[in-house]
Amino acid sequence: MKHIRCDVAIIGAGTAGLSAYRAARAAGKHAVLIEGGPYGTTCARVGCMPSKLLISAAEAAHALHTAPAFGVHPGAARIDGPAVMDRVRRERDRFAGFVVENVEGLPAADKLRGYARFAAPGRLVVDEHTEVQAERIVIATGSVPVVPEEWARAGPRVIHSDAVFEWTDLPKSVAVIGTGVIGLELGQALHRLGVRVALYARGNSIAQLSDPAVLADAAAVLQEELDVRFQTQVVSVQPDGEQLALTTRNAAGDERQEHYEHVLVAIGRAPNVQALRLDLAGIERDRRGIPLYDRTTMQCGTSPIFIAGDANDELPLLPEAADQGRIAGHNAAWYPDVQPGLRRTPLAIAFTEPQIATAGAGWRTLCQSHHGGFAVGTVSFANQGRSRVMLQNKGTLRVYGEYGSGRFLGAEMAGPRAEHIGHLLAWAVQAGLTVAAMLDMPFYHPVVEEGVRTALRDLAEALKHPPPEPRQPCPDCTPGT
Ligand SMILES: Cc1cc2nc3c(=O)[nH]c(=O)nc-3n(C[C@H](O)[C@H](O)[C@H](O)COP(=O)(O)OP(=O)(O)OC[C@H]3O[C@@H](n4cnc5c(N)ncnc54)[C@H](O)[C@@H]3O)c2cc1C
Ligand SMILES: NC(=O)c1ccc[n+]([C@@H]2O[C@H](COP(=O)([O-])OP(=O)(O)OC[C@H]3O[C@@H](n4cnc5c(N)ncnc54)[C@H](O)[C@@H]3O)[C@@H](O)[C@H]2O)c1
Repeated sequence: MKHIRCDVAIIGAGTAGLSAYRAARAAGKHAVLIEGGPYGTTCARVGCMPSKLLISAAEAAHALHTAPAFGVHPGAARIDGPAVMDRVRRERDRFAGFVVENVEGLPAADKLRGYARFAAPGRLVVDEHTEVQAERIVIATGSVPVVPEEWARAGPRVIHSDAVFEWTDLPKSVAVIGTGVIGLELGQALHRLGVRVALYARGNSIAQLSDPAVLADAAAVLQEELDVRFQTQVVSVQPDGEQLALTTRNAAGDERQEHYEHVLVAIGRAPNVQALRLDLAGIERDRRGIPLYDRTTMQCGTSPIFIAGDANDELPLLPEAADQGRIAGHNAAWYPDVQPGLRRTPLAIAFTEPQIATAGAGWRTLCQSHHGGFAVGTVSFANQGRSRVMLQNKGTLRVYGEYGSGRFLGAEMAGPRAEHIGHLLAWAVQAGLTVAAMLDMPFYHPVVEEGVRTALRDLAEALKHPPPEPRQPCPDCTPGT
């Protein structure tokens, strides 16, 4: 066994790990980046980038489908599956290639290949070939898709999102289990590319939404286009020749068996901490085995161990991994002088159509923090001018404000241009703007943002009428999982 020493050992060379490495190096420390899997990051290899490439192909196909409504008749569309998947993989490889190049450019002494686990506090063993003695450690091991064992037993046609980006052609049919972000983004894209798709939700949830009004509208809009089966449980997945037989049970108790080429399991991702032997790390963990940590410093207790990115399961998103990694790496370098880093206003976007965005505090969070003491403004995009012009007049935006202070708290939205409106609203929250100050801002014409103004005006009106004390408890804010 080889023995090495370093100031900061970073487990995982994904977005969070690379960010931590750069921060530790910038502080003048000797940092070692340990990676067991392929370089390139989850985001570039099998996450954000290939999924958006697939969605862009689907948007091109969908534009042809909607063109006749504008009086434009493009003729019969032909989707060339191998060409679609070739572009997805080619562009994906290009994005991931830049990251790999970057890692390859790092000094050899700063990189270690293999899977790390704790042997003792401050001591890691990497694939049984190297022991690393590190004064400080950053855990940045990402997350892994959850695939129940009883479904996986049906064989290789039961897949998770990684497999989609290795396809060389589009399949004929896919059952998508889960209506979270991955299920909806990939399910809708595949449907638009001509694949027979059905989505199965055990409850009524849609991506990251929690506001019942936005959820209900988003569900209705998505169901106009997609075969979404809410409140439907998977009973079994069985191999059947070249297909899979999927048996499901709906809320009425009716069982149904259907056949698909693949079952795409998209029921969430779990923090990748199980094989780390954290029981030997000398830190406190929650009942799922995830280290307890401070979200402003990323420090686990008072130890010299820090955790960043999907591994801590706080907000498993790329910008969060980058920010958390930077804070963790910086604080690991300066330990024990650990300082709070910049944690930005939460922002999450699902690249579905309608797009889904949540900014600042969402409905569920406010139900807990404000106990019915927040005002709501609403706009439906059904009659919003610019949205109608573009034939994208679907969805709802709900904005939240605080009685008394008039402070803008957050928003949930499913509707046109949500990726941009989400940013606008998250920036307003982070800037601490009041609803009145937001209404003083410029609004052009005709733009989707005029819909935001309508919602803000509605919110400003609601803020004038605080409910009498004591306030009513919040209505049910957990409309199903
Ligand atoms: C299909 C999909 C689409 C997504 N789309 C978006 C999007 O549009 N926008 C967005 O913001 N986010 C998106 N995400 C989420 C985003 O990709 C993740 O939040 C982000 O990549 C997490 O980065 P990370 O550094 O925490 O983990 P990773 O990039 O996964 O890095 C963890 C690394 O640790 C390594 N590792 C694990 N265990 C060990 C060990 N014991 N020893 C050594 N190395 C180890 C792994 O091999 C891996 O390389 C998407 C995710 C998926 C799956
Ligand atoms: N655009 C983006 O930012 C983007 C895109 C893709 C993924 N991501 C990240 O990846 C993470 C994982 O995505 P995901 O969609 O896998 O997870 P998710 O947590 O978003 O959704 C999982 C869904 O599966 C359902 N579910 C859970 N267990 C189930 C079961 N046994 N049977 C049926 N349904 C079940 C849940 O109710 C939920 O609707 C997301 O939380 C997100 O942070 C982000």
